[in-house]
Amino acid sequence: MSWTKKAWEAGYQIYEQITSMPFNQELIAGTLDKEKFKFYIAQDSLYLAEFSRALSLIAGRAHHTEHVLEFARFAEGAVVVEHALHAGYFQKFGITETLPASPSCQHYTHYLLTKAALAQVEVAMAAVLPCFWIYKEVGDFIYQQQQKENNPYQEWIDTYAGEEFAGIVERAIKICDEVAESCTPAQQQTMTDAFVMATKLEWMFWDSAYRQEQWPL
Ligand SMILES: Cc1ncc(C[n+]2csc(CCO)c2C)c(N)n1
Repeated sequence: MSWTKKAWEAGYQIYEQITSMPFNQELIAGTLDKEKFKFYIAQDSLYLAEFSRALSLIAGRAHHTEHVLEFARFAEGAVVVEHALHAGYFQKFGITETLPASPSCQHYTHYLLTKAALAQVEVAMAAVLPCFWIYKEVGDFIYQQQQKENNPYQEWIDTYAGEEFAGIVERAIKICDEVAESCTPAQQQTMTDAFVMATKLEWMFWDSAYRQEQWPL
């Protein structure tokens, strides 16, 4: 069995829990509170800026030229998405102030940056994979279930269910399988642990947006 298949199985229960979260169920129905969506978009913008740095670090540490290029392209893609958020949703929903990163947002980005800088590069690649793969699967799930008429979140839903994004995700999956082949079973297990942890942090990111999570102090 390929490493990515094993990793997906290891994270599958968390994926299922993500699809049933109130944030995603209300996004599907088009009933999600606008303030919660605004909080999510503002935090995602902060997330993407750091995510792009993590991808750039991995690009610099990758062993194969093609992987260096691919991760550099992924990093560029994350910046492009972040700019699109600013040009589109920030305007549309009237988001003007820059909020501090929420505890969950900060924890997630710091987790990825730490792995990107310090972990074995194959483990760092495994840690960023859920950002691609979970989003694709959740995006497809939401797209299939959505209430299409007058859903204010239609545009956002279309982005992650689109074919362009599917191609990027396939490439990220392929790279992880390629690098996993040169790893020992113990290293592959560390990759799986990083994948599952990042999947949990995806859950926490959505949960924190729904709660509009604040710092206690
Ligand atoms: C919390 C959070 N996790 C994943 C994504 C998805 N995503 C956005 S840009 C990009 C890579 C483009 O090259 C990916 C996978 C997100 N937006 N927010």
